[in-house]
Amino acid sequence: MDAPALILASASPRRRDLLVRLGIEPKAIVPAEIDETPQKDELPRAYARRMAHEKACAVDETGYVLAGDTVVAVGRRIMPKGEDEATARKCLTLLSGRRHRVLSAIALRAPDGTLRERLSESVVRFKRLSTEEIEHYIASGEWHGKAGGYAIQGLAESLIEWMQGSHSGVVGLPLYDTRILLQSSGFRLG
Ligand SMILES: Cc1cn([C@H]2C[C@H](O)[C@@H](COP(=O)(O)OP(=O)(O)OP(=O)(O)O)O2)c(=O)[nH]c1=O
Repeated sequence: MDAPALILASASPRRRDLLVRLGIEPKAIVPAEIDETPQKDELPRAYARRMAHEKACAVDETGYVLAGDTVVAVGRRIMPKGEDEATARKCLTLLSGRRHRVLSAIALRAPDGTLRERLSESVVRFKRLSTEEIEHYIASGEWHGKAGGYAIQGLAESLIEWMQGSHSGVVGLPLYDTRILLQSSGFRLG
């Protein structure tokens, strides 16, 4: 019997690469087009879950549809994505020398329409960053499109003193949770 098809509802090449580490090559990559504006007073966990859920539902495909959403949070505050240098600089200035949370929600829609979700939560602490370190990081461009204006999988890891949780979750697809989600939805892993 053929393995069931898995559609990855994400434009993130990191999510695809992480999925491949589970031995799964998505049959198709179909990024979900949704409004990613947080609601008024929406808390980071609720926001990440809602985004993953909406992305999984927005894709009009049959088979298993997997979506994810990664949010960097300082307390109750949702940090923006690194859209431009000024935003990334603001994020790094705020994250400097303090702990923050990285929430990675995943949602899986099974062929029968059942939707299951999981949330991975990690804590990351940057060293106290000097202006030079921030500017050097900004010049790398690695912050572009990344939640909280940094990417742990690149240069930023050398500025991170400590982390607790799921490294793959911070990068965008928590592998432990993804495996559990796929198994509990009846997806046959190799
Ligand atoms: C914190 C952090 C985030 N990120 C990335 C993961 C996500 O791709 C991105 C957060 O934005 P997301 O909205 O989660 O994902 P996306 O817009 O890249 O893709 P899609 O919505 O189509 O699935 O930030 C890293 O790559 N490294 C990190 O260390």
